[in-house]
Amino acid sequence: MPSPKAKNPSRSGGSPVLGSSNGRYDFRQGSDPTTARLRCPESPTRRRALSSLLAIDLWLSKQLGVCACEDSSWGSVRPLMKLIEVSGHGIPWLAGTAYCLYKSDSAAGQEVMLNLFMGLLFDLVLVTIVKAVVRRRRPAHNRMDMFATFSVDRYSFPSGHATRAAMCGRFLLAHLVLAAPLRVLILLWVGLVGLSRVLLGRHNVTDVVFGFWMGYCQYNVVEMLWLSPQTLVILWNFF
Ligand SMILES: CC(C)=CCC/C(C)=C/COP(=O)(O)O
Repeated sequence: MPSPKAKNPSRSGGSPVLGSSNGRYDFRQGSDPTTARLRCPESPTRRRALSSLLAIDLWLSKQLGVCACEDSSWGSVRPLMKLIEVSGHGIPWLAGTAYCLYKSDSAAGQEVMLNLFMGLLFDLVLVTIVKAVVRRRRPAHNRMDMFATFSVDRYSFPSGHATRAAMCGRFLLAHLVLAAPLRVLILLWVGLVGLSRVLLGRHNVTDVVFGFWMGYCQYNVVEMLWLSPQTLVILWNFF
């Protein structure tokens, strides 16, 4: 059983996922720093179950990382995945929402855009905090060539793209009057953003799944703390 303190064999040229040097996947605990930190010493059964789940997560994520670089098995799809990555990036969403807020000539439109903008800021702050606390490394096969990242974006859990896509997807479906095909397109975009994170090798599957759940819950908070026009006037006068 490899000691959790031993250098992670996967970093020393062993199997890119779980450390065995002969390419077989070693599903024993301790192969991933997250496993070592999340270990529950008082419950060997829970510890084994958690380690197995994390080991399967690492293995599945490695299998799905088919666009991690140009010479990967699906390397030709990488440019499309990178385009989807940009569509879920924080900067285009913040800039686009700010532009719509500025151009909006109705109080209702300004109210919706301002609440979306505040939701995007809330998402950024929350993801930054969780990443800084969990400090899970990105998959070993990830090639970190994302544009405009924060220092915490070297960490993998949760996927900021997944939280943003889930939150914005819910927001658009709830606040925009859209024909059914457009609603389906939004749901498709949310799924593709999450899938692209794993295909590009940016994240493990659990990073994205938790990110979707977190973004879904973030929207509930946006609704609970919805800024009404009256609140906006008070805030505007205050500032
Ligand atoms: C610089 C701004 C405004 C946002 C950072 C967007 C970003 C790079 C998030 C990381 O997303 P993943 O955690 O899915 O890789």
